[in-house]
Amino acid sequence: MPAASQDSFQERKRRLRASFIEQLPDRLRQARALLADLTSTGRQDEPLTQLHLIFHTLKGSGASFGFNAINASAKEAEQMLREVIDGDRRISAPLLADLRRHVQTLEELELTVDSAMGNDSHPCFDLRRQANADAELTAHNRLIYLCDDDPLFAQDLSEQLQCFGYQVKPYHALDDLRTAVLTQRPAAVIMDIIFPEGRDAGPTTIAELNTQLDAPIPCIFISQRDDFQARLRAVKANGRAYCRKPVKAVEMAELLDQLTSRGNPEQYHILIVDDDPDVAQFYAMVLESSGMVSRVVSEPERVPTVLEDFDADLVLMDLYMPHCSGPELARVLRQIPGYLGLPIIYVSSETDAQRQFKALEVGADGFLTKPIEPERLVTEVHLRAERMRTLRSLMIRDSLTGLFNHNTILQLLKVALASCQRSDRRLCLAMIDVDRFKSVNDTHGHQTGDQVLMALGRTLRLRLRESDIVGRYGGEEFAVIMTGLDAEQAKGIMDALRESFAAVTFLADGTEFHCTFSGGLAAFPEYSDPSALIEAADAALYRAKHAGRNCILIAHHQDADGVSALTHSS
Ligand SMILES: Nc1nc2c(ncn2[C@@H]2O[C@H](COP(=O)(O)OP(=O)(O)OP(=O)(O)O)[C@@H](O)[C@H]2O)c(=O)[nH]1
Repeated sequence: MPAASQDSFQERKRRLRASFIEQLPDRLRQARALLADLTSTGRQDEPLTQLHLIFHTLKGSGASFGFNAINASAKEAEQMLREVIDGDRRISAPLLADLRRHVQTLEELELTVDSAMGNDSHPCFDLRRQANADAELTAHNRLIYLCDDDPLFAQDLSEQLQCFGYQVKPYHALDDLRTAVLTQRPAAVIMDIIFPEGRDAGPTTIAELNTQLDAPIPCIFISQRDDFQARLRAVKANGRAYCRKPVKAVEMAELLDQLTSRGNPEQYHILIVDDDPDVAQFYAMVLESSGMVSRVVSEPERVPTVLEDFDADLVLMDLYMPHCSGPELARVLRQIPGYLGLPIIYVSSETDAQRQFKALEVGADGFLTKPIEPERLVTEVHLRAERMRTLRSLMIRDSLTGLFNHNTILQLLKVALASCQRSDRRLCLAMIDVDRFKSVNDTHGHQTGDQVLMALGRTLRLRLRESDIVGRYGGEEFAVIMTGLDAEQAKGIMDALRESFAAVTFLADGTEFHCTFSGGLAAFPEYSDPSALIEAADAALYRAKHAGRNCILIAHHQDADGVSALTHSS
């Protein structure tokens, strides 16, 4: 962790601990008042529940902020109250005396907590550092070395990868590669497995090289071999991917994109629900210091509204909260269709397995028991959020291109349009379609056709802004949603993309060919609902095809007659 952020982490943590200490007298006063209300006769549900909540919070926060004596005393008192609440809810005179003793102990501890301020032993850490290591090394460097003992293959694949923006240097001798890596470190190496030096010479060379480098070199292995031993050798040499030959340039480019990713690793969004704002802020701080984005909510009733804006990968939830418990909130969320699969993890000092199990029954996904070390919190949250992203991605993305699928793009169009209507912003929808794609399939085969679609998907994804939404609408048709631009500006962007795509040289069976696409654009506010936008963009695309293809046309209401005339004359 850089010194500056480490300082601010410690500083923020110090402030949260201070806030906990500041609130301690108030909490204990409340506990005293509740104890005074309690008598040893009759059932007293409300004060019992409130008192239990206070001890429970003191137990959890005490542990989180490293005040072990507070945690221990509150824990005992909480346990006593738990037994009463689970039993006949009548409190005996000796028990009442015990609870008073605990409050007194806590009051005495309150006077000493200041000196405990320095006893925080939670380690500082930064998981981002590892995740960013390769990205940092490669941020300005798209140089790739490709090593294969077949010089023609190496030359050919290198040239194809140039089309995807990589500077690829081919090598066919292991010694030459070794010297090159030690002289100038590339962003990644693509390495064959079998060489004249041996059946595993590729991974052996990379493993040796890694021992001489500060950080292992990101490596993709390629081979005709598909046996377990070859794959194992590749993994042991820190291989990040393994591709069977024949290698497709587009797929290799995708892997290189992932390996040499220039952007930040995707940040997970975590919603923290805890009625104790200090504890919630503490978790937020821990998660943020490891590169996640968090949002804190103290009132459970606000959670559904906050989730509408904050696209959470996971909800971290307190178990005991006044008015609405964690399990009740989990149940509410599970009854909202969009949140059926949203991971919910409780964080609580509840250690009773039976009660944990009951809380999980309502559809939550896990339980983290307080006190939780920051490093463990980050690891647990990271793992679950990552899994959620993977599952969600399978549901919403097209498997060939990795772009949003048809249903998702329709959904996203609705959401983007509603947001632009609210904020009075412009929106453009472009429908684009590969020209004469049938003949690509007929001439070069379906697999080559797939490569063209993948290449177009990749061009759209990498060349458009992060805020633009790109999807595969179906077959060889793609949809792009751009906000904050008028139709002319969007046409300028799509035209530039169209020209770069036309310049890509595809190779199939030794034959080179090029592809183009046509596009239709429709803009909000001229078209003001999703189906009108789609229909108009589609009609403009149709006109573009009839106008000779390889062009982008903008839809206007006055064109409607022209479009229908074309439709009828075709
Ligand atoms: N390889 C491949 N082909 C696909 C896929 N989806 C649709 N196609 C093919 O795309 C072709 C589309 O052909 P047409 O609709 O006749 O249009 P076109 O040949 O592109 O001609 P224009 O659109 O008029 O320029 C059909 O042959 C489909 O089989 C896919 O996922 N992969």
